[in-house]
Amino acid sequence: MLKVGINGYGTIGKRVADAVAAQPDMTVCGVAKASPDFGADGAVRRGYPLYSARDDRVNAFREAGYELAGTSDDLIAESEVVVDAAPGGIGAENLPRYEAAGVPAIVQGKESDDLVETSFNARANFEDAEGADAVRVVSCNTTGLSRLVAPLEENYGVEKVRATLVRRGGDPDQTGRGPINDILPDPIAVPSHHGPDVNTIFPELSIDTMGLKVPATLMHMHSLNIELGSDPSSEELRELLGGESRVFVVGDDFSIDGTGKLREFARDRGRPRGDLWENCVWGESITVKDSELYMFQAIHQESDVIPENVDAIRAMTGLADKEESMRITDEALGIGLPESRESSAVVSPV
Ligand SMILES: NC(=O)C1=CN([C@@H]2O[C@H](COP(=O)(O)OP(=O)(O)OC[C@H]3O[C@@H](n4cnc5c(N)ncnc54)[C@H](O)[C@@H]3O)[C@@H](O)[C@H]2O)C=CC1
Ligand SMILES: O=C(OP(=O)(O)O)[C@H](O)COP(=O)(O)O
Repeated sequence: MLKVGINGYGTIGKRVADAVAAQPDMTVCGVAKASPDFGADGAVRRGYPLYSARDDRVNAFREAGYELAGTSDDLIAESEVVVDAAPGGIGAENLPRYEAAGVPAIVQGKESDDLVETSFNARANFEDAEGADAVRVVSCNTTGLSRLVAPLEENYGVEKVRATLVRRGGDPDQTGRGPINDILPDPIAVPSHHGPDVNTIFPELSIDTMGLKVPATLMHMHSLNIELGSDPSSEELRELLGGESRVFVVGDDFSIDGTGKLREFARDRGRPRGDLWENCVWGESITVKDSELYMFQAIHQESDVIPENVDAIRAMTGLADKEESMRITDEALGIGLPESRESSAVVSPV
């Protein structure tokens, strides 16, 4: 069992820890947090050894009654791979520490691509991370876009992507974020950082993105126009995307009209924290006219990068190749949602 340490146990870190714990070939050897808040309580309840992310916070944990396994230096020494899910910018500060300890490390979307050997999306470029010591899992929005571009590029070629990203203002627990009553072009400058970020995965792709922020916390929403290299039918496109394990084509018969119902659907399915690891594409929106694809997809920012972190661990350590890794990850987490009620498996009531 590969020993994985999680440095930074917030929105992303706690989900990565649970996903690693669910895999048959890896185990969580500890998690590091900066504050002794409810998240620390959750880690202890799940049985993860708890470390203080910062030396100057050790007393704060002790005073709050937590028994620490050590500081993040101890966690790094204990780990065969570290997933760094600290706030943006801190991963960059931590990378030299992982390198000095000789421990391969994964950082998250806010860190710069220049700091790592490769940016990563399992569907698109798993092989680039094989044997690497420092890898960056791209942000939630970039993950969602990369998962779409990969099959389109393979099957039809992509001439140009134009994406408008309606971004959630903050995660549900980020009480200080906004806007509260506004719609912000964010960033105002065009293109937004998302297009160049997708180019860290697809260097040759022609893509322009525009971003907005809205008073919502549940998910992001993408409005997409993609010029293809050939002219498939809308039905063919729908079938292609339906065949992707990390794309959920939302069928018409579910009557899901927005992100609120999507998250409720996930909770009804018994998904942990109501997570949706898949891109959620409205089947009815998939429209091809004169080689141009139009569609809407929602992205659950808190969870779509989680399976990607698990696959990055396998790529870096050689635990499995792409197909095998994605299959194991999907199976362990229960990824893959049927498009329609007819194809849903019959399950006993929870
Ligand atoms: N929340 C989101 O929607 C997404 C976030 N990301 C990326 O994931 C990374 C982490 O983001 P979140 O999980 O949202 O942040 P968060 O603020 O929810 O969690 C950060 C965690 O790091 C801990 N921490 C603080 N200082 C630390 C230090 N010096 N060393 C280690 N840990 C420290 C905090 O105690 C907290 O547990 C960022 O790069 C972000 O861009 C990527 C995709 C989506
Ligand atoms: O990386 C993200 O979004 P982004 O791709 O829109 O920058 C995550 O949703 C977190 O970003 P944020 O917390 O700065 O909004």
